[in-house]
Order: sequence, then C-alpha cells, then structure tokens
Amino acid sequence: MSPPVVLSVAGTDSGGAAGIAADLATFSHLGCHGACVVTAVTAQDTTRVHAVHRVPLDVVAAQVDAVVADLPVAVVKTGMLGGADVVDLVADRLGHLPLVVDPVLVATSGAELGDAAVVAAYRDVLLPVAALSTPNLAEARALAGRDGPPAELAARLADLGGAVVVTGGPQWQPGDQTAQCTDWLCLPGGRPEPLAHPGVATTHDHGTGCTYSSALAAALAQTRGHNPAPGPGSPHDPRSAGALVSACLRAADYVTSQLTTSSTWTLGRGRGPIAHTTDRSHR
Ligand SMILES: Nc1ncnc2c1ncn2[C@@H]1O[C@H](COP(=O)(O)OP(=O)(O)O)[C@@H](O)[C@H]1O
Ligand SMILES: Cc1ncc(COP(=O)(O)O)c(N)n1
Repeated sequence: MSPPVVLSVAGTDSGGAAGIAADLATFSHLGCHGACVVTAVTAQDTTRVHAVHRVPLDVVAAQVDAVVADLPVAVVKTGMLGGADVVDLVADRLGHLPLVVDPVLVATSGAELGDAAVVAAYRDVLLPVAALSTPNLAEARALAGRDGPPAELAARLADLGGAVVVTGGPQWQPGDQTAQCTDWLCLPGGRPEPLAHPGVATTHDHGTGCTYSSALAAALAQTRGHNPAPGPGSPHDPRSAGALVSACLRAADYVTSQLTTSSTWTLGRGRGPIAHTTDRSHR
C-alpha cells in the first residue's frame, strides 16, 4: 500500500536544521512520502542567516503544478514563503487541500524571513483557509497586530477561520527551568485549550517549529489515509476536532523525543539542530 503524500512548500536551510530538510526528514520518520516546493534558498548556519535568494514566482508555481498534477497530496504544510505573492499563490492553488500553515516570520537566530506584506497576506488569505496554523508567540503577536497572552491570541487568530495552535517554545537558556511547555489550541468558534508536554533543557533546538508543524501535517495525513476527499464529520476528515487535537499531541511527542536526542549533541557554534536522525546510537 502506498504511503500518504505530504507536500512541503518552504525554504531551504543550508545547515540542515530547519525548512525543507526538517520537513522531509519528519514526513519520512512518520511514514509519509514527502514532496517539496522550494520558495527560497537561504545561506544559513546555526548562528544566523547570511543570505536569502527568493525563487521566482513562476518557478514556484511550476513546482506546485507539477506535484499536484501527479501525486495524491493528502496534506500541505507551508513554512517560509518569503513574499506576499507566494502566500497568495498557495491560497489560490492549494487552498482546497488540508493546509498546515507555519507562518514563518523570524528565524530562531533573529533574522526576518517575512515582512509586513507577508504578515498581511497570511491574515487576509491563508489563515482563513488553513486547517491549522502554528505561530509561535512572536508570530502570533505580529499576526494579531497586538500583544496579549497566548490563549487570547489563539482565540483572536481562530476568528479568521482556521484552527490555531500558538506554540510555547521557551527559547531555553542554560540555567532555565523547563519542566513543561504549554501550547494553546483554539478551534474556530471554540475556546482556547492548553496542551502541555514535558520540556527538554537544550539549546540544540534550531528547526523545532518546522519539525513540529511537519509532524502535525504527517499525523493529519495519516488520519486521512487513503480517503481522497473525506467529508466533514468523517473520522478521516483531517479538519475534525478529534484529528486536530490528536495530531497536536502526536507532534509534541515527536518534537520532545527529537529534542531529547539532540540535547546531548554539540553541533555548530550557535543553536544546534533538533535531531532529524532515527539512529538511537547518537542519543
Ligand atoms: N525545549 C523544548 N522542549 C520541549 N518542547 C519544546 C521545546 N521547545 C519547543 N518545544 C515545542 O516545540 C513546538 C514548536 O514550538 P516553538 O519552539 O514555539 O516553535 P518555533 O521554532 O516556531 O519558535 C511546540 O510544541 C513547543 O512546545
Ligand atoms: C528556511 C527556513 N525556514 C524556517 C526557519 C525557521 O526555523 P527556526 O524558527 O527554527 O529558526 C528557518 N530558520 N529557515
């Protein structure tokens, strides 16, 4: 039997921690076939982003068309889109599919990966059609256009139409206590609910947000299985509340396990990569 197909629309990270590298490794570990549309090439390491080259819009569009004409895409995950024109393209050509939107605006290292026009496009066209979006606290503030506690921001963004999980990555620093992380999930029309999981004390966490949203997309694709178009209310509908909650729990579990692995590593001079290996001998 063929595996579910998950499509990542994202940028590359030359250091192999975030972006397409994280997405494809995660899809593969969770039993999915990964396809990819590259939106931008970054020269990036564990310390910073050195350069960004955006892929021309017609080449992004050609990649999207090639994939969807040939493969039965179950779920689409978006990462760094890089420009408002690419956000519009994704909404236009992929908005009918279950979408997990990681609204990448700033890298862990502090580099800006999406400007004000990208923020506006996410708000206006992509979050309303997303099955689930996964902003971290800083991204949630930018998208909501205001400050506030994560639960309130999740509720405000869910009013745009799609479910939202505001992630609570603590940007752990040596000496911090990291007993647990709390993400806030809000379904459209619902109340924000806390989802807590164990925290891992590590600075080896570059790529964590990409890995989390990819694990979510893979879990939703597994829900969908081989049903080409499960309707609302079907147990195979990846937009159902049950599917979204269990995908969030599965993704947090995966990220915690991969961070536990990378917590003993010393790769790079900055915040090292979250583990994308399955070989436990490197634990
Ligand atoms: N040190 C950590 N230990 C355990 N889970 C973490 C840790 N850091 C982040 N996470 C989890 O990883 C997921 C992605 O979160 P986050 O780090 O906020 O994303 P981003 O990389 O976009 O800032 C969330 O579920 C968050 O709770
Ligand atoms: C190409 C690309 N996509 C996404 C991120 C965000 O990942 P992180 O928040 O871990 O820096 C990144 N740094 N680079």
